[in-house]
Amino acid sequence: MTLGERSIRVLVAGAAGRMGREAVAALAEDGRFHIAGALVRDPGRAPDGLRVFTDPVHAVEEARPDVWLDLTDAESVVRHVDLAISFGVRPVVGATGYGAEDVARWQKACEERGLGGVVAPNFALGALLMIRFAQEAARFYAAAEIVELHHDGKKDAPSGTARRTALLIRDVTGRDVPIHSVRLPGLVAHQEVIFGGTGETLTIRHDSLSRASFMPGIRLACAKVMELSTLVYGLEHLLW
Ligand SMILES: NC(=O)C1=CN([C@@H]2O[C@H](COP(=O)(O)OP(=O)(O)OC[C@H]3O[C@@H](n4cnc5c(N)ncnc54)[C@H](OP(=O)(O)O)[C@@H]3O)[C@@H](O)[C@H]2O)C=CC1
Ligand SMILES: O=C(O)C1=N[C@H](C(=O)O)C[C@H](O)C1
Repeated sequence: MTLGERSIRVLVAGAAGRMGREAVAALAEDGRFHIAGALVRDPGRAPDGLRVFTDPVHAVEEARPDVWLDLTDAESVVRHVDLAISFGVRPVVGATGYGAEDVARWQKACEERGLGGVVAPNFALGALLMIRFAQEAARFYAAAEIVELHHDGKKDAPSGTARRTALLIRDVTGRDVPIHSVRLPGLVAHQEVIFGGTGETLTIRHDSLSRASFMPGIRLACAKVMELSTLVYGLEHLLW
């Protein structure tokens, strides 16, 4: 999707990270997008060939992005998204670790401005289906627990996906769901929702085996956000 004749200008915050580097490559090979800038902490680690910024205000003022794709971390994402919205730049929030109160504030601010936004705790199709199936199963079981397993470089726990899953199950059952976090080398991103019943269990599991699993969702969010006039929480709002 383009704004008239031109490409969608995306600012990638956290462009030097594991996700940022893959997102830059995935957007760059898609003609709908132009990477207007890369926000990094250390310019020496920025992907080649991009306009590099270390100050978020300069990034917004000079790169003039349509979309702020945030793939930083829990410490930075909240102030970045507040800033982007205040400048009228559409946020696509991939980073995790924010609170429910942050999402509520972003929704209100976007609503007031008629600005599109996407908060996506998980961009992988299978993860969205796992959450949906877990919500359905939750109606039939008295107890559930979540086990989320990630690579040992992940900074936040529990994961954004696990927190979102627990919230959506609570919407259905009114019950809180315990979350267990595992961090180990060799893992990428995995989650099990285990339901316990009478003499049986049901396990719904999703595995992201590589970060390629997140890239179609990132492209979808960066394109569709241009058509929105409110902020949606969960990529599923763009899929079903
Ligand atoms: N929604 C989804 O589907 C997915 C979400 N994620 C989330 O995305 C985020 C990034 O994950 P990942 O790539 O593995 O993490 P990394 O630590 O590899 O990357 C994060 C990058 O952001 C940079 N960064 C942090 N703060 C700033 C800032 N203020 N300005 C500029 N750069 C900054 C870091 O720099 P430095 O290294 O110098 O600190 C680092 O390069 C996490 O929150 C993770 O949970 C991850 C996978 C999928
Ligand atoms: O840090 C990661 O890797 C991931 N983070 C997201 C989360 O916190 O849920 C999404 C996915 O699990 C990968």
